Amino acid sequence: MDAPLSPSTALFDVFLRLRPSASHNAERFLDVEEPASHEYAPTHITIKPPAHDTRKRAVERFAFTRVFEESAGQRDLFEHTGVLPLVRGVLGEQGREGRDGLLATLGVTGSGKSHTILGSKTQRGLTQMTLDVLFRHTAPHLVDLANSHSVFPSLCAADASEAQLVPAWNFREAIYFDGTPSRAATPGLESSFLSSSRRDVPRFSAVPMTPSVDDVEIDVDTTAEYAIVVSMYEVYNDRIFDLLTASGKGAAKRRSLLFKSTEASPDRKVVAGLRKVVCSNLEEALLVLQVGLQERRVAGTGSNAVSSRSHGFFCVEVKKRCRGSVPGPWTSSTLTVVDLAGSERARAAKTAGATLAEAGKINESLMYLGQCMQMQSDHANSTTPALVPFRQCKLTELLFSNSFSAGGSNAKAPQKAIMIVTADPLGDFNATSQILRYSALAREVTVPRIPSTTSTILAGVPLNTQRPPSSGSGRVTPSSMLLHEDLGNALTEQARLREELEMTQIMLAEEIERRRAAEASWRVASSQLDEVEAAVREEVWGEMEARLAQEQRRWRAARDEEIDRQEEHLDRKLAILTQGISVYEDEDPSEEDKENVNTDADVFRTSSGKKGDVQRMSALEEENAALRIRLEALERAQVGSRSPSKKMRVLKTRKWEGSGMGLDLQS
Ligand SMILES: Nc1ncnc2c1ncn2[C@@H]1O[C@H](COP(=O)(O)OP(=O)(O)OP(=O)(O)O)[C@@H](O)[C@H]1O
Repeated sequence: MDAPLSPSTALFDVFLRLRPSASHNAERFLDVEEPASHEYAPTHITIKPPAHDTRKRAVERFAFTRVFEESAGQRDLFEHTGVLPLVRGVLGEQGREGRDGLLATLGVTGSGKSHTILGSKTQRGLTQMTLDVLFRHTAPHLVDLANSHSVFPSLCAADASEAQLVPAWNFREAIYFDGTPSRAATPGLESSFLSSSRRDVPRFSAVPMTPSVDDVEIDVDTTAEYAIVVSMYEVYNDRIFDLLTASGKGAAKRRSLLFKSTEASPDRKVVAGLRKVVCSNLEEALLVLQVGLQERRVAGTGSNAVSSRSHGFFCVEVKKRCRGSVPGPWTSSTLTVVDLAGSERARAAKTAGATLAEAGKINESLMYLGQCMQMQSDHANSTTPALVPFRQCKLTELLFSNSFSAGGSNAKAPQKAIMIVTADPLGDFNATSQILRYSALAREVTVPRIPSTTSTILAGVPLNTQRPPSSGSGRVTPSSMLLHEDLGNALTEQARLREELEMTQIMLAEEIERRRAAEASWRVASSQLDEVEAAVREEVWGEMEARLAQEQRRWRAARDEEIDRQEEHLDRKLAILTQGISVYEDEDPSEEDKENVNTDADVFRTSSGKKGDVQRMSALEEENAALRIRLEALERAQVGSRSPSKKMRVLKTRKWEGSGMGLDLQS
């Protein structure tokens, strides 16, 4: 291995890889500059428009962390792009939690992204080499799922992404053995799993094993035990789909997943609900990778898309915990490998038959990615934090959301990222230059913008002039040279503006479509809201009426009860009174009584009895008068009442009065 990479403060290290071109007739538009004396490898390139390009752009110069020329092999990239430090970071230092890592490729369709990151039929890519190194070094420290009943449940419990974990043997058996596993099947791993694609998954023996990385050494935390969990998903049309869950041609429509904070992961967003496979060796991990890639192809065909129309994510999650009789809690760090969709120029996309929306989505997401990378790289050395606008689309959200430390004492170290830009120096000049502008460390671009360019265009200077204008004498004057330079810049600017216009038109068409859809759903929602409101009003009104009626009934019952109590009391009084009167108004004394009336004893009793009677009579009269007053008061209170029961009571009272039942004792 040669010189180590210079330490970078930027979140992304951006490398450029040039592919050997298949076309030998095309004109080369990209040149690699000789490295400066203090540099080990080239870092700058220049591009110049091909001679046949009528738009005449100026020469542009771009800087990268390092440039790999056509002769660079897969192993060169593995060694010199910083993949190994990324793996070390994920494994974590002794006794410490690891950090997340990201490895991505970006480039025009056919420029060699997949070749670099996933390899070809004869050569391994960076992903396979990374897995090889990872499993070879962690093998003695990996947990043994087959012989420990507690490990798998503890891994499931520690997963913060609501994932469905599957041991690799279940996964493998479902693929190769027609869904009849010999061990206990994992719930949810149905026999029809990936039925459409399993026949096409290559056996391990068919997977290329070169270049070898057997000589590569990395340090592993020997005080810890590890588990390696693999998952795969893709971002298609700004939505996330699991690649390890069946979709096949005959399968039900794929359900998209959410990228969100979960209960177990409130500070960091995760793709929730993925299927994840716990792998114990390289063979198992490569099998999962192949199945995911196959699924990406099958799903792509099913949705009228090809592989390069989605961004593929392969995640290697390294779970780590302290060894011991009572093991520590699991921590988790993820190495994410991203095979980005190929960018295409709008016109090319249209002629290739891709839908406008699809091409627009890819270009849009790559443009946002470029913006984020530039903004982050511009602020890498500044003291002010970079406000990277990563929420603009799902791709940048996935790539950048967890890139910045959330702060706090338990905060995880921010992830490190490597971007490998691939380009064909004899390929499509316009598409490649666009990608280079997005991805290169932009401050290294040398051709300055001329402020007067736009005004030059607006002033109507003929833009197809190729020869520098000359003075009357036929000699080229300094001012005409300047004008010629301006024209060159104007042409560059015009071409750039045209490209931007194309992009803006695509985005505008999409925005209009999105707005129409939003307005339609808003109208539906609005009418639904009206219906719900009317239903709620109706319900509340009915409930209120019922309660009012109930309240009225309760009040009437209480009032009637009170009146009844009063009347009962009155009746009792009247009964007592009537009794008294009937005793003393005995109009038909017996003969025997008459005879005894003149005896002395009787004289005394009669005279003393009459005295007592007079007193009782006057007491009763007083009480009678008081009762009469109360009765009148009650009657007055009842006057307002119209209910038949009240009328009846009034009549009853009058009947009492009319009957002369002792109420009017004077008469
Ligand atoms: N550096 C290289 N050396 C040899 N062959 C290469 C190299 N780069 C790319 N190729 C070959 O070029 C072809 C296209 O490359 P690849 O599929 O990697 O492109 P891509 O950028 O991933 O395209 P897409 O965006 O459409 O997926 C493949 O056959 C691949 O093997």
